[in-house]
Amino acid sequence: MQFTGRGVLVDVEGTTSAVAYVYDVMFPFARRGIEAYVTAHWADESFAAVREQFAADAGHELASPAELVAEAERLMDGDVKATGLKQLQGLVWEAGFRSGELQAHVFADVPPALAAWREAGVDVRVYSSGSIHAQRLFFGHTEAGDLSPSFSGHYDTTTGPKREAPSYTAIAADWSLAPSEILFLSDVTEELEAARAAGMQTALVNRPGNAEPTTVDPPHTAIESFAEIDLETVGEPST
Ligand SMILES: CSCCC(=O)C(=O)COP(=O)(O)O
Ligand SMILES: [Mg+2]
Repeated sequence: MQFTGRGVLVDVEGTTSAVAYVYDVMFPFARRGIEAYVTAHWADESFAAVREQFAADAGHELASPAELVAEAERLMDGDVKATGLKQLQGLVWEAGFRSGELQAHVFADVPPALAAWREAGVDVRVYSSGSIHAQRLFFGHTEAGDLSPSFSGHYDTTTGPKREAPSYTAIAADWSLAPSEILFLSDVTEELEAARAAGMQTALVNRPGNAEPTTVDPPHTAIESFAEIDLETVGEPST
């Protein structure tokens, strides 16, 4: 599959990494640790931002640790990718990644592709519902080692929802690239549609264990491995 561009934007769950790792390992780890974390850190100055984000997401104040934990559990039950929940999950995962209990899964083709793209001068960034803090921990502690130097930028839902085109416009603007110079890789058709509406190139990543993608016309180019991507870089940044 040949693409011409200067940047590659990657989704995480179902794209660089198995859905099962996120759902069967990371989410249960967060669920087990959230109550203790919130209770221990409720009064910390640094936790105020998470409390504010939960309140903004819920549309009302969560006045006690128990209320916030109940809201987090409600969001986790529905797999709601709310910004506050994602920030809290990242904080809980931190201890697991630092102790070695969590080691992020990445598909075998990912590390060599990242290295090859960087070698070719391609700028690679991440856009995930997982918080930027969680993304850094995740790629800093993978089964293939520390992949964090492969990425020169991270975006999460503080930039905008992944299924809305203005999020991709904002990412391209922050990146100082034209959207057409960016290839977005994801397992979720709705995310690819939003990126395509913003002018990005797209490819649908079909990994083992992914849900059946929604069909659209015209379909997105589909790949099973990053090794299928032949990326040609041209010219100087356009913006
Ligand atoms: C960055 S690791 C945590 C991933 C996560 O919490 C999640 O919800 C996955 O969402 P994605 O946008 O990467 O599909
Ligand atoms: Mg995904």
